[in-house]
Amino acid sequence: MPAQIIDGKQIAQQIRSELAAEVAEFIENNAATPCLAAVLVGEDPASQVYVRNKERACEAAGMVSKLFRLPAETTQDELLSLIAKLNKDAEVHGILVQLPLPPQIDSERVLRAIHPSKDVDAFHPENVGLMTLGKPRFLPCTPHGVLQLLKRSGVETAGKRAVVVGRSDIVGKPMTLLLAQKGWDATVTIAHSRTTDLAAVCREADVLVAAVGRPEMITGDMIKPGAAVIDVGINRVDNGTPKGKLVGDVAYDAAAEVAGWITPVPGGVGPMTIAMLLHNTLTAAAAIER
Ligand SMILES: Nc1nc(=O)c2c([nH]1)NC[C@@H]1CN(c3ccc(C(=O)N[C@@H](CCC(=O)O)C(=O)O)cc3)C=[N+]21
Repeated sequence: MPAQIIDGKQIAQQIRSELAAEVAEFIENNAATPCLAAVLVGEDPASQVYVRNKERACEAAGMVSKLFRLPAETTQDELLSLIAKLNKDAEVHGILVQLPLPPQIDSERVLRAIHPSKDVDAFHPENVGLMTLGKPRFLPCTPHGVLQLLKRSGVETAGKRAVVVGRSDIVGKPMTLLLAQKGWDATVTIAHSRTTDLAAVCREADVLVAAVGRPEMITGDMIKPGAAVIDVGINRVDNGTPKGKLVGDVAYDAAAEVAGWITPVPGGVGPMTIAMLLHNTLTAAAAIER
């Protein structure tokens, strides 16, 4: 039996409509509208698309979105002073600085400058720490999106083996911790580029999360029959067309013949990341306006 396709676009839409109702209620009960400030430095085409999608999603949910576009030559001090201004701005509830930043800017320094109560990406060390302790203020958007995909598709994680491939600060590390936490209760392995016999490790997974950024590196033979396969990768590969083609970290067609559930790329985890960003913006607004 072929895998059940987990439709991230549809699940994200469902979450966004739930959020829109909560936003409307928030606006009725408070003299404020949830507001996200997005900061984009430079002209990277993919970043422009993502930021525009975030803005549109905000507005569709009834929130305010403010975009700050800075030139690629922006200095670190200029960016830090914009962040200081947004930290103080009572109308702004969430701040997102789109990554990657140009090379003259120290990203770590910038992410630490965002006030933790407005850090809707949950990248600030204080928010990473709170999440690690199981007392999150915000959950990081992509791992949270993955958990929602699993839950809303009826994939059981409790007592199951999960393997996360990739150890990034943004996806792999938090994903591993969250899957192991109370409520999700998986037994989790974190695999990476130095893992010996990655295929054998992956084949143990009832839930396999691929977050490495290598096109189609997870092949069909690496998947346990019936597993839930969540593909976080978004890789643009050359297919002869000017725009190229988006593929995940999973070789989709072969994986779909073995897996029990699978997320497509596009239309899987990507749209969920944006939905969870809106969720965090509403949470930030509720905490600040209270
Ligand atoms: N501070 C910060 N926070 C982020 O959350 C952040 C970031 N920087 N920098 C870049 C990455 C990437 N990211 C995506 C969000 C949505 C889609 C998405 O909606 N993708 C669509 C397709 C989009 C397309 O066609 O290119 C999909 O998968 O269906 C993709 C990627 C957020 N990021």
